[in-house]
This record gives sequence, structure tokens and C-alpha cells, in this order.
Amino acid sequence: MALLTPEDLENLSMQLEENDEMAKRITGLDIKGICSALYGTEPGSEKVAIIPITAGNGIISTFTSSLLFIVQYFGFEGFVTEHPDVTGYYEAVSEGADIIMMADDHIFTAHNLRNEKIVSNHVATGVIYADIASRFQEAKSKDILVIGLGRVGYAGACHLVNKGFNVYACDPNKEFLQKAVDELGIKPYCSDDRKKFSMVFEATPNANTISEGMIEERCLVSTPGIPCGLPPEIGQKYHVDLVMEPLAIGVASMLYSVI
Ligand SMILES: N[C@@H](CCCCNC(=O)[C@H]1CCC=N1)C(=O)O
Ligand SMILES: [Mg+2]
Repeated sequence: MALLTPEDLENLSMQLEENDEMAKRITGLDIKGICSALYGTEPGSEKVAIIPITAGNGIISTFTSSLLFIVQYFGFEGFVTEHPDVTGYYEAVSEGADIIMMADDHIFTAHNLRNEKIVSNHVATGVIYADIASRFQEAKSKDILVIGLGRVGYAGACHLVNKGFNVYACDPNKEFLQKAVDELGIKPYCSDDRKKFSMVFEATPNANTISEGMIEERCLVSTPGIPCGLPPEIGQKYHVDLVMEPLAIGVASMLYSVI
């Protein structure tokens, strides 16, 4: 899995503000509103503990401080434990945390100790970015394109099928594609199809996965990025509205899904 770098997390506050405004402008809801609509939940007085984890590639210097900023931005009380790993876990529970957030190189999880709900960043990120794409107010049909059917893309595609959209999807991995066709009933899409979309959810670890044959004039591309799948020149030429942010939107989805 692609690991975040401190560069990805620079200007997180500005990236979050810009994407919150963009979401509000094109979907009618800000990120909090989308999260509440997705999960039917509202933050209460939940206390969130963020535990640094030294496993694998170890601590990412600004990861836990970024999480603390995000947790507070969305109205939760939060703290980063003084110690990492097991000692940090013990500290978190002793300090009365309701929700534990921690990440190694494979799974980033939020676990609510009170209601036992648990979620991975992959699922929460796929669901919210797919949901944002599906809320494009100028869309003229229920057709939506999902690019990438890994753990993030598959979760998003599943959510869109459940919401009743006509989900077309592509992935270079034919097994991933076949699994989604068999299990979700999505329609395979290949870039030489003539079909164009006004709503695109992209979830790949590659750049330039979106080509101009895929998109309508005026369309919404929603992606957790890293890197961005939309070439800048195509974004300008087609007046694409892009919702893309490296961490906060996915974290908001994690929090609202476990409260
Ligand atoms: N163990 C490190 C955090 C490692 C996070 C790796 N996971 C990612 O980079 C995922 C999370 C969202 C996007 N990629 C620490 O505690 O500082
Ligand atoms: Mg994000």
C-alpha cells in the first residue's frame, strides 16, 4: 500500500478547507453533511486517542499530529498518546478514550471501544469518495465510472451499487474486475468504449488514469489521489470539478462510521 509522506500532509488545513468548500459547492453538502448522510450519525462527546505505531516503516513524522488536527476539525475531542504501540494503547484506554485510531503499514483503523464498531481507512475512504462522486448535482444520469477495484475502489463500487447507480468500472487486474462483475454486478468499462461519464470515482496508486474519452464536459472527479489520476490539462479543458485530499476526508468517514 502506498504510504503517506510528510510532503503529502503539508498544508493539510488549506487542502481540507478547499475541499470542504468544493464539496459544498458541487454536492450541496460539506464533508460533515456527507458523513452524517452516509452513516446517520452526528459527533457527540466521543474522546479519540491517536496512537503512534512504530511497526514496519515506523512513525511518519506528521501523521499523528495531522490526525489530531482532523479529529478536532470535525468536532471531536482528541489526544495523541505520549508513548507508541502497546504502551500507547494502555495509556489511551487508561485516559478514557472512546475511540482508538492507529495505523501500521497495512491497516489504518478506528475502533470504538463503547459500541465495538471498527473500520479500516480503505473502506471508509472508498465509501466517502464514491459517495461524493455520486452527489454531482449536474449529473444527467445514474451512470458512474469507478477506476480501480482494489480495497478502496471495491468498497466504493459496492456502496454505489447499493445506492442504485449504474456502475461501470475498470482495473488492469482482470481478476479484480471479474470479482466486481461477479459479486457486485458492475459493468466492465474499457477506455476504447465510446461512453462518457459526468461522475468519476478514481482509486488507483497511479497518475493519469483518466483520459478525455471518459469524461463529459462538466464532470466531477472524486479521488483520494496520491497521485492525482486526472491530468491537469484535461481538468482545465473539461472544467472538471475535482475533490481530492490525502487524508482528512477519509478520516472523517472513519470517525462518523464508528460513532
Ligand atoms: N505507523 C505510522 C503511520 C503509518 C501510516 C501508513 N498508512 C498510510 O500511509 C495510509 C493511511 C492513509 C493513506 N495511506 C505512524 O503511526 O506514524
Ligand atoms: Mg482523504
